[in-house]
Formats: sequence, structure tokens, C-alpha cells
Amino acid sequence: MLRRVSPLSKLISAAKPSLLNQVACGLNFLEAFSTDALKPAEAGTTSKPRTPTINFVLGGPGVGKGTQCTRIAETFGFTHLSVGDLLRKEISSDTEYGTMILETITKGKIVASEVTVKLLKAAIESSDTDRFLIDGFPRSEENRVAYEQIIGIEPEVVLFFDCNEEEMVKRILHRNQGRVDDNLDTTKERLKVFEAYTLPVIRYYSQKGKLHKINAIGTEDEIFERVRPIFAT
Ligand SMILES: Nc1ncnc2c1ncn2[C@@H]1O[C@H](COP(=O)(O)OP(=O)(O)O)[C@@H](O)[C@H]1O
Ligand SMILES: O=c1ccn([C@@H]2O[C@H](COP(=O)(O)OP(=O)(O)O)[C@@H](O)[C@H]2O)c(=O)[nH]1
Ligand SMILES: [Mg+2]
Repeated sequence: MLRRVSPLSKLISAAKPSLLNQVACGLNFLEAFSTDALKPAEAGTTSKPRTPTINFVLGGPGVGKGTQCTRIAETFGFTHLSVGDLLRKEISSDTEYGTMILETITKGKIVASEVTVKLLKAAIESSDTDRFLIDGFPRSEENRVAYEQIIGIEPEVVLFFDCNEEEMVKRILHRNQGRVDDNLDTTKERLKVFEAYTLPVIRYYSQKGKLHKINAIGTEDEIFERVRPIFAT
């Protein structure tokens, strides 16, 4: 069922002016795709749509998000959705967006929210589980606003893995997964994009009291032990 969206102005008041044009351009899309499918049940309604638990996992490129998500998902029973993986799957499935996604990832930029959120929504809806770790998203305030408009489930926890750029570059250059963006030039761009676009999202969730900042320097085990108490309660 289509539903009317609330005015964007309220939602984007915290967004940078430079993002407003991008947000406005997404409006038609938002209206077209907004549904009640994933929304919490309203008081007085008889049907009880499921409301999945969502946690976001953020951090710079190569910081170890995917590595830690695997551990968290196994230990605490989450479904791990890497948005980067969803996008790479689109490239290899040769879909209508494939070429655009490949170009964007190769340049280290952020794929249009309309595409990303559509893929994420489909992945959540097609899963028969209801506890998710969303890895590497939202990457910008524009992503976050689109997510709120289209999926609209408030994240319970937002993890932020933090480490210095030198270590992130080192980890990426040793990743060895044959990714088109794992080279020095693209990595430099991704670090700039992280600072300019993702840090504002991290600040937003920090102000909302949802952010858990994790020191991502150390062994994988050491880092996981820093994360464990967040989900163990
Ligand atoms: N604590 C760590 N110390 C050293 N290398 C790590 C650590 N955690 C992950 N790595 C390695 O760093 C690379 C990037 O990790 P990954 O989980 O893919 O990061 P992200 O998803 O944040 O880009 C991988 O090769 C991974 O094996
Ligand atoms: O929400 C997202 C997630 C990923 N990406 C693109 O996919 C790339 C790889 O993302 P991924 O999360 O796999 O990279 P990681 O940070 O884990 O190295 C990014 O640089 C972006 O170009 C994007 O545009 N939006
Ligand atoms: Mg990753």
C-alpha cells in the first residue's frame, strides 16, 4: 500500500545545504517507493506487520566492519547485510543499474540512495529473519534521510569502528579480494568521502545517543571483545 510521505523539510533540517539538492531530487522516488510493509503497527490496527530490529555498522574503508559483522552475526544471531556486497551482486547480475554502480564504486563515490535503499529494502523483506546488521550504510545524510523515508525503522544500535587512516589503507591494500576499489587512488577518495559524507551521519547518531564508538586497532579478537558487551545485555 502506498502511503503519503511527511514533508522532507523536517527530516533534512540537519542536513548540509550541499546535500539538499540531492535530497530534493530523490523526492519523486521516495513517494513512489514508500510503503507500509516494514512499518511498525499503529495503535488500534488489527494486523501486526513485523518490525525488524536494525543495527547499523559504520566506519572508514578497510577498518574491519565486515570482519566484525561476521563475528557479531554468528555470536548474536543477526543476519549480516553488507550494502557493498548487495551492490557488487547487482554488478555481477548485469542488471539495469550494474554499469552505474560499477562506475561509482570504481571512483570511490556513493551510489544514489534510490538504488541502495531499494536493494536494502528488498533484502530485508525477502529475509525470513528479523534481526539485521546493516554493514556500511548509511554512508551519507542523504542515504539516512532516504532510509528513514522508505524503510523508516529506527536503528537500535549504531556501531562506529574507528582507526587511523594509515592502518585503513594498509588493511585495504592487503585485502586481496580482487575488488576494483582496493587500490591507493580509490582508497584516498573513499577516505575523503568518508570524512565529508559519513562522519556527519556518525555525528547525527552520536547526538541521538545511539552511537557506540569502538577502537578498531588491535587483533580481530580484541576488537570483538570490545563489541561483545553492547549486544550481550
Ligand atoms: N583487527 C584487524 N587487524 C588487521 N587486519 C584486519 C583486522 N580486521 C580486519 N582486517 C583485515 O582488513 C581487511 C579489511 O577488513 P574488512 O572487514 O573487509 O573491512 P571493511 O568491511 O571495513 O572494509 C581484510 O583483509 C581483513 O581481513
Ligand atoms: O551504502 C553504500 C555502501 C557502499 N557503497 C559503495 O560501495 C563501495 C564499497 O562499499 P563496502 O561497504 O563494501 O566497502 P568497505 O567500507 O567495506 O571497504 C563504497 O566505496 C561505495 O562506492 C555505496 O555507494 N553505498
Ligand atoms: Mg566491508
